[in-house]
Amino acid sequence: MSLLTVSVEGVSKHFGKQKVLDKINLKVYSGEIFGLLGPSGAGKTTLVKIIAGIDTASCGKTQVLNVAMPNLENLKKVGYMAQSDALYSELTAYENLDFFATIYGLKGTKKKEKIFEVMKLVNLVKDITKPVNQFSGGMKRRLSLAVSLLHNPDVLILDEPTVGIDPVLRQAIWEELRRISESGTTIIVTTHVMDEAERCDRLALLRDGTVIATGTTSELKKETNSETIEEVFLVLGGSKQ
Ligand SMILES: Nc1ncnc2c1ncn2[C@@H]1O[C@H](COP(=O)(O)OP(=O)(O)OP(=O)(O)O)[C@@H](O)[C@H]1O
Repeated sequence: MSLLTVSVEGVSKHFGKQKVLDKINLKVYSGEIFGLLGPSGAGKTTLVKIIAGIDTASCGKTQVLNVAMPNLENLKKVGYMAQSDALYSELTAYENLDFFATIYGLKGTKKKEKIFEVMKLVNLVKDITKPVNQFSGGMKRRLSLAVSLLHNPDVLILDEPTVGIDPVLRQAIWEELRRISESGTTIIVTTHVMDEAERCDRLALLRDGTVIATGTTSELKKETNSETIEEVFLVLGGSKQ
């Protein structure tokens, strides 16, 4: 039996009068790739920010690795890739990675090796000395992904990691995510792309701040007598993507 890595219990979030998340319950186990699938505005980003400990819920309980979030110590164990790239555009890719690696406590040869390892993964080694302001949107996404992988986090949270990335590289990144999860890292990924949802071990379908279903893709298809995840969404009353 896998260990419970992330537990979300009765989490709600309000922005002023708007209720963005409404009593969310989720459990994610170690080594899973867990997908949060939902249309734009469903609350995916808000939820992953709360799980990552960079935002707080209005009520409810969120635990990561048995510790209530937000928690400073846990930030070292959690990798988070935001939807908008948090990069220093005037610095080169290498300088960006060097900066974040230093924050994570990497030093010397180990740091250098790790930087090249993650850059290889996202296929950016030849661009390593380019300033980020000369990068395309897809290249920035890949560099952000590389940053989130620098410190071998126990839990990796990725908010729409493959937006703007071409299909060949998208495939390579998903293969890499699978390899990372097989090494024991728990991955939570938000997406509104159906074929990406199919690659997750389990999914939660979000609509208007509520979880409308949770399960493996085959469970969800079986329960709703559907052929595809898109159909599952339609049967359950989610809006078409
Ligand atoms: N800081 C904020 N202040 C006010 N409203 C916000 C804030 N952040 C998010 N919202 C609102 O919360 C709702 C959910 O947003 P969220 O970004 O979590 O959705 P999402 O499912 O990630 O959408 P997308 O796929 O477009 O990124 C939206 O209506 C959004 O306008």
